[in-house]
Amino acid sequence: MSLFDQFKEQIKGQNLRLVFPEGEDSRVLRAAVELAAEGLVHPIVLGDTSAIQAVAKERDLTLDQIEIIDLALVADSQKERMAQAIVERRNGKTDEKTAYKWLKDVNYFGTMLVQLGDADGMVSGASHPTGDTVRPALQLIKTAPGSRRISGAFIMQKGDQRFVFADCAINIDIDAETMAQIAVQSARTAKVFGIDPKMAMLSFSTKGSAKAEQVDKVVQATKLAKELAPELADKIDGDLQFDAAVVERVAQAKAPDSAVAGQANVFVFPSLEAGNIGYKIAQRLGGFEAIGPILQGLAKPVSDLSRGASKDDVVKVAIITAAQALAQR
Ligand SMILES: CC(C)(COP(=O)(O)OP(=O)(O)OC[C@H]1O[C@@H](n2cnc3c(N)ncnc32)[C@H](O)[C@@H]1OP(=O)(O)O)[C@@H](O)C(=O)NCCC(=O)NCCS
Ligand SMILES: CC(=O)OP(=O)(O)O
Repeated sequence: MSLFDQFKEQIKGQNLRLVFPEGEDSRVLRAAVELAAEGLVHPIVLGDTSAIQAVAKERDLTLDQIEIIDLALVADSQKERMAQAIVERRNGKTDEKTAYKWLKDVNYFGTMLVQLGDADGMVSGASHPTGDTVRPALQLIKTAPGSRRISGAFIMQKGDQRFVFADCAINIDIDAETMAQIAVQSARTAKVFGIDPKMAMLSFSTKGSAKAEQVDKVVQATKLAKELAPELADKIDGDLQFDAAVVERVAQAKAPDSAVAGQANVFVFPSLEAGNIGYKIAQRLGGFEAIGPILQGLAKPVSDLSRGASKDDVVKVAIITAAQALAQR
């Protein structure tokens, strides 16, 4: 059974409520309708009833299988409850006026449904850039205990090859400590996807072949990651170049003593430039399917889509988000 079939089996019939803030986007609507028709999740779509009705009709779906919230029609009492909750959660950083303004934005509204427990998770970002999608979650849901920063990983797969790439989505300029945390978060993600993690801390240098402060950062991050997760210590290595990380012959030449080089399956990038460009090269030129970004380290599941996502990508990310929500129940 494929990994996705296993996730589907786990979430089916669990009535997991996922909010889809982008009800104006046809890919999102078709995905929400498909997920409801297959009984995988109970979608809460923010948008206009007639558009959703039209798509639901194509699948002979009645609207009690999909909840629709038209922001223009939300009762004042509900808005007040949500605005108060925002002010409380922000603890002096956001006033009531701003809270009401935020609630007009579908991503803030959807995030608050999750924060208040009215939804189990959120999937957005098909038509919003990452910053606008995840900022409400950073401000309102915040990080899970033990995580100082969130990060975004992709599962990259082609045939029976499956890798984790991170951080490809969130932290623009990372220090050694953040890179170490991303490695540990990514190891957890790898295990969820059936990968026994071997983590390469990537650089343009292998084992000190180049001297630069960017290399020192990766060496330090490798040391910190081993300290953060001693049980993974012999499965993390860096600084490694990508070829040394994946190609056995190159590993023999560049890092013959490494237990990870040549066999790495989790790639931790030293900056968002490298991570985001790297995953898109593997996807668009390498023919890998890119599943994600899967947000790591948030207290409740919120997933950001790439704006290049197809309807099927939305379905897959929703299935992962529902599985994360189920694991937290
Ligand atoms: C994620 C991102 C939007 C946050 O930026 P921002 O909103 O300017 O962040 P700010 O520094 O103003 O912080 C806003 C809040 O989020 C928190 N935050 C920011 N980055 C965080 C992170 N990685 N983990 C946890 N919390 C974070 C801050 O602590 C702050 O919380 P506070 O308001 O309670 O004090 C920004 O880092 C970004 O744009 N990243 C790149 C996204 C992108 O384009 N990726 C490529 C496509 S996927
Ligand atoms: C993850 C990512 O790169 O998202 P987008 O393509 O929407 O910028």
